[in-house]
Amino acid sequence: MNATGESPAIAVEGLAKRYGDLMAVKGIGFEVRRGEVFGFLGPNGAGKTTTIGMLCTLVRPSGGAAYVAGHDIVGERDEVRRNIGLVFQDPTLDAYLTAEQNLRFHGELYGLPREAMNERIAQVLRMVDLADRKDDKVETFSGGMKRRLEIARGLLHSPRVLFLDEPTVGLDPQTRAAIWSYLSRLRDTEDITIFLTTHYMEEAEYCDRIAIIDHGEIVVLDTPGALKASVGKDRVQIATGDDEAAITALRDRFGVEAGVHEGAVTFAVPSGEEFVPRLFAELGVPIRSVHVARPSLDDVFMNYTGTTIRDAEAGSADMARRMMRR
Ligand SMILES: Nc1ncnc2c1ncn2[C@@H]1O[C@H](COP(=O)(O)OP(=O)(O)OP(=O)(O)O)[C@@H](O)[C@H]1O
Repeated sequence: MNATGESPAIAVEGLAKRYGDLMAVKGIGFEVRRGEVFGFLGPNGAGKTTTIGMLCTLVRPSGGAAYVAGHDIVGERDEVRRNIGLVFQDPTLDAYLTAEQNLRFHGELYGLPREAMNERIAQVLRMVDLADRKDDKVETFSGGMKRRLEIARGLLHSPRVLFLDEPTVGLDPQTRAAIWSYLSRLRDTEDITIFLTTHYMEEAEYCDRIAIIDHGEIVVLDTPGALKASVGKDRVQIATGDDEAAITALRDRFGVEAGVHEGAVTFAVPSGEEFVPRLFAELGVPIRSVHVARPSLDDVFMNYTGTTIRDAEAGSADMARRMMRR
């Protein structure tokens, strides 16, 4: 129970997973409230899929405990499974069946009453705008349509918690936006909690709260707004005639450490708007353009992990390549 007297949709305490010598998840703890859209944000290999696998009862924890919809993920696996819907990275639809047949098959597995089945199938197909394609075989669907059908299937048995592992990975930006509009709509129409993983910063913005996970640990957890505010600094980028001279002048005259990122001299200051007029007056190096930005989730990630999510992913890809060569 929490302060509002409601038990959380997900409660996690010291949850850990070891694979041989590797601690993939290092004793994490958090709570997800009922009705929340909660995101796990982190680079490839951070431990997101392993965590979601444990919460869904597919991966056995090495330590700690977790409760989903009030049920123990180790001691009450069947109860947990009845109360959750899954949308995973690897598609598991039957391509040679129609959209409706796929849903019906799933509904039967979950023991949905026959009388309720037709109405619920129609309802979930409407939710993801696939009602008019219900009699088409899945093999004729685009990647985005398949993902939408998987979401519909995950919702069919009215789960209390819907788990989505990277729900928009591999989709084009327009389709990704459409998936997010369906997920946002769900929040209004169903009594459901959504737990998802992503490595897209811009998608984390849609979540009520996010946990940033890196190397198997939760680095920080809060609303996207509070996380951005916690960085407390604006990012200023200037294009100059002489970057080296500008960096030296910033250090000597303003005590600000700058570097060149994305082709511009870049630094962080508490209030960009107040700083820019002083910059023009006192830098002593010609400035061609100035760009001031409020902190983004990229800055949050950088602030708490010391790296950008892209660099972290490039690093893990390098590591994977090195492992392959051995
Ligand atoms: N079955 C397994 N056996 C051994 N190691 C594993 C296994 N599953 C995951 N790992 C390792 O655990 C770590 C965390 O992996 P996980 O898949 O949870 O990360 P992730 O954040 O979900 O990344 P991705 O987005 O790439 O799936 C990685 O180092 C991975 O190689």
